[in-house]
Amino acid sequence: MLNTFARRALGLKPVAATAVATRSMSLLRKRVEELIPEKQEEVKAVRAEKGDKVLCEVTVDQAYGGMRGVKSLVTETSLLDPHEGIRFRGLSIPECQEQLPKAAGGDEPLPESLFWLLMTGEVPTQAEAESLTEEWNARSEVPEHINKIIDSFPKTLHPMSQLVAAIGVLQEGSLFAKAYADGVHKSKYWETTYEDSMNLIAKLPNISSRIYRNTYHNGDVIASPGEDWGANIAAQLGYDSHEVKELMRLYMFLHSDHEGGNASAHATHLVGSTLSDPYLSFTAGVTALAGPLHGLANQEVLRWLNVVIDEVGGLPVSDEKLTEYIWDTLNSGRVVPGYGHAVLRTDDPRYTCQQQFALKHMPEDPKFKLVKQLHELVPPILTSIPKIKSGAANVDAHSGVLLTHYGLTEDNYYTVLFATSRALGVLASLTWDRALGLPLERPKSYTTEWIKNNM
Ligand SMILES: CC(=O)SCCNC(=O)CCNC(=O)[C@H](O)C(C)(C)COP(=O)(O)OP(=O)(O)OC[C@H]1O[C@@H](n2cnc3c(N)ncnc32)[C@H](O)[C@@H]1OP(=O)(O)O
Ligand SMILES: O=C([O-])CC(=O)C(=O)O
Repeated sequence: MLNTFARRALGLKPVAATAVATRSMSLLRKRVEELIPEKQEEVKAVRAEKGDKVLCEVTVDQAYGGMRGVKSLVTETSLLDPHEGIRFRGLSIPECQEQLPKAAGGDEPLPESLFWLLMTGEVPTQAEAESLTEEWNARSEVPEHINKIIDSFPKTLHPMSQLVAAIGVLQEGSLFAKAYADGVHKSKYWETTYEDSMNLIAKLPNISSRIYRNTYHNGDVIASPGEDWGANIAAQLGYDSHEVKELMRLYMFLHSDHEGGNASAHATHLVGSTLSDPYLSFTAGVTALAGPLHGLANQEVLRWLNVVIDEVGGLPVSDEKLTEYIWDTLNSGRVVPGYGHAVLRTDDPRYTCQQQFALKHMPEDPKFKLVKQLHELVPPILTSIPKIKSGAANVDAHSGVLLTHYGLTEDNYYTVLFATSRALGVLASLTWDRALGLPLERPKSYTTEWIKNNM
C-alpha cells in the first residue's frame, strides 16, 4: 500500500494506513528527528573549533589522478580504513554480524537493522528492525502505470539501464520535489528527503525483481511474500530457500555503504547537493555503479571466470594455466576484475565475509574453488607491477560465484542487486546531507595551461 504522502504526491486519494504501518512508520523517523538537533549542534561546534584546520594539501598529480587521497568530504554513515576495511557507524563487518538483529532462524544481519544503524548510529532493537520490515512492506507498492512502463523495456536493454529508467519514472512521486515546488522552508528539506528515501528503498525489491523476471523469465513476475527486505528480494527473484534468503540478507548488508568518496556515493551526494530529489540523485549513483571499474566489476568477474573455464576446457585448471591467463589479460591492456582498490590496501573484509559464507554453504563448489585459487595467484602478480598500488581482492571478486551457485547465472543482472543494496547507504547519507544543510558541491578546476603558467 502507498503511504499517505506518496498517494497524495501521485494524485491518489489518501487511504488510512494500517495500524501497524502507522505505528512503525513513526519509529525511525521519530528517532532521526530527535537526533538532528544534537547532530546539527555537534557539527556547528566542530566547525567553530576546527574549521580552519587543514585536512590535506592537494598536489597537481592528485588533481590529474582522480583525486585519490584528497580528503574533502564529510560522510557520517561509514568510514573506510585502507587496512581494516569498512566500519558502518563505527562497527566492523563481524561486529555488525554479531550485534545487529537478524531474521528468525537467520544468522545474517537484517538489511533493515543495518539501515537503522546507518541512519541513527545506533544498533536497533529487534522490534525496531522489524518495524522497518513492516514499514517497507507497507510502502512497497509500485503504481501500476509504472509497472507497465518497466514491462515495456526491451529485454536487450541492460538491467542497469532499466533500473535507472524505472527510478527516473518513479520520480514523479517525489515528495521532496513537490515540497520544494510548494516553497517548503529549507529546515524541513530532510523530512521529504527521508520520506522519498524510505519509499524508494521500500519499492526497490519490486522494481529490481520485476526487471529480472521480465528480462530472463518472460515477465513471470512474483508477488512479494511480505517478509523482510532481503527475503523478499530472494523470493521475488524466484528463490524461496532459507539459504538464498540468508545470502540475500548478507549481500544487501555488505554492499550497502563504503564511505562517501566511492563513485556511486559521491555521485548521489553531488547530484543531491543541487537539491535534485532522492530519486534523481540515486539514479546518478546507479549510473556510476554501472561502470566496470566500480560495481559492474562483479559482472566482469563472472564473465572473466567463464571465459577462463571455456578456454581451458573446464575445471579444475592448473596454477600454470591460470597464471598464463592472468598475464594475457594484463598484457592485452585490460584489468583483472575483482582485484585492486582505490583505497583498500589489503583484502576487502567484504570478500572475506563472502568467503566465510561460501565455506559454510558451498565449500565444494568448483567455481568457488577457482575464486580461492585466483585469490592465491592474482595478488602476487599484480603487486609485482610497480604502478599497481594494491593487488588485493575486492568485494566484486566473490559475489558472482555465490549467486551462480544457487542458479542466478545471469551476470549482467548482478549490478542491479549491488545498486539495490547501495540505496541503503547513499540515501541514508542524503537524508543527513539535507538535515545538516550541506551546500551545493562545487570544487575548483584548472586548465593545464593555468598549471603550467602558475605552479
Ligand atoms: C565496488 C568496487 O568498486 S570495488 C572495485 C571494482 N573494480 C575492479 O575490480 C576493477 C579492477 N580494478 C581496477 O581497475 C582498479 O584497481 C580500481 C579502479 C578499482 C582502482 O584504481 P586505482 O585507484 O587507479 O588503482 P591504482 O592506483 O593501483 O592504479 C594504478 C594503475 O594500476 C592499474 N591497475 C589497478 N588495478 C588493476 C587490476 N586489477 N588489473 C590491472 N591493472 C590494474 C590501473 O589501471 C592503473 O593503470 P594506469 O596507470 O595504466 O591507468
Ligand atoms: O570504495 C570504493 O571506491 C569502491 C567500493 O569498494 C565500493 O564503493 O563499495
